[in-house]
Amino acid sequence: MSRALRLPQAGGVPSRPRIKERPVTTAAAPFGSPVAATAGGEAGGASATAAGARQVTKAYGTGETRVMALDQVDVDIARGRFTAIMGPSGSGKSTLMHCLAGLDSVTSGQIWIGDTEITGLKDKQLTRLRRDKIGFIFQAFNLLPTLNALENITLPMDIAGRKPDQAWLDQVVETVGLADRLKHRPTQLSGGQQQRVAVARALAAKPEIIFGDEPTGNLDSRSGAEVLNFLRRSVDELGQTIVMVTHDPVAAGYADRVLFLADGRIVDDMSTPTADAVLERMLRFSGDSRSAGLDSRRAG
Ligand SMILES: Nc1ncnc2c1ncn2[C@@H]1O[C@H](COP(=O)(O)OP(=O)(O)OP(=O)(O)O)[C@@H](O)[C@H]1O
Repeated sequence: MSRALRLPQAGGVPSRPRIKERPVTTAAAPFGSPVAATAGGEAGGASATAAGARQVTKAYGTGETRVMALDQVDVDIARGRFTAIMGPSGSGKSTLMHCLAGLDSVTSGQIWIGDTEITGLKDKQLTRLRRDKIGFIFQAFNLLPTLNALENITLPMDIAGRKPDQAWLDQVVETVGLADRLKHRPTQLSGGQQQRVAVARALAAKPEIIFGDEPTGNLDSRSGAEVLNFLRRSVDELGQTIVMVTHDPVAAGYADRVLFLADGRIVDDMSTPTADAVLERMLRFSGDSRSAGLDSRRAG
């Protein structure tokens, strides 16, 4: 995983399409009950919060080697929005994402996906919830080389024995610009196209939320921009909720909101970020740690 802080490149910052305002509740609500407000127009009265953490602590190790990877984190992830998580290496970004996605357990506190508290679920229930409600996009595209693009996109639903919603699938394929590449195998696609297949695979099952772990980390800046544009469109046009861990201020500039972590805590929260504003904030972390005589970038 690249640790480098990437600088915005000339012309690399998108002119972001203006986001349709959705009446969402972003204030932290007491999570004993998930946020009761509903997003306007959402069918079925889905809560405005797609995921949330309350007083979440995650410790690794014991005694002198104990590390507090997350230290009493409270956060709500608004539905239908694109949230980026940033912070120095070792600040807890991946741990927060893994705990929110139910890939890792918490030491204390509560995690919610939609209206379901996942802390305390049994393994089997958690596996089912991850399968049904969560999409993942990783730095490595994780496509099966023997399957074509369409088969890769529908694979998770095939495994779950679910029939894809054809109209939705067509819309997703159209949104990520893959309509003329569906019969291609991964080796016949560029890195950017492969990651778009992975994005379509995550979107196809209509998950409650998609988590991306440096989804553009392996791509050149042009392919990265392509993928980020598709993530942006999936939020604006398909109403998807996305949480993305990134080291890249340009990538974070595509989000609606950036959460900054340091030493396992959320230390800043930026709305409608620009790459320059994110970069400036990230550089302050280096300044902070230098002036404190510490290196907050622990070896990862
Ligand atoms: N399995 C583990 N065992 C012990 N310590 C761990 C483990 N996973 C993470 N940590 C520690 O928890 C802290 C947070 O790690 P995490 O990977 O969440 O940070 P990060 O911000 O994602 O880092 P990076 O940007 O380098 O990927 C670090 O100090 C790390 O060394």
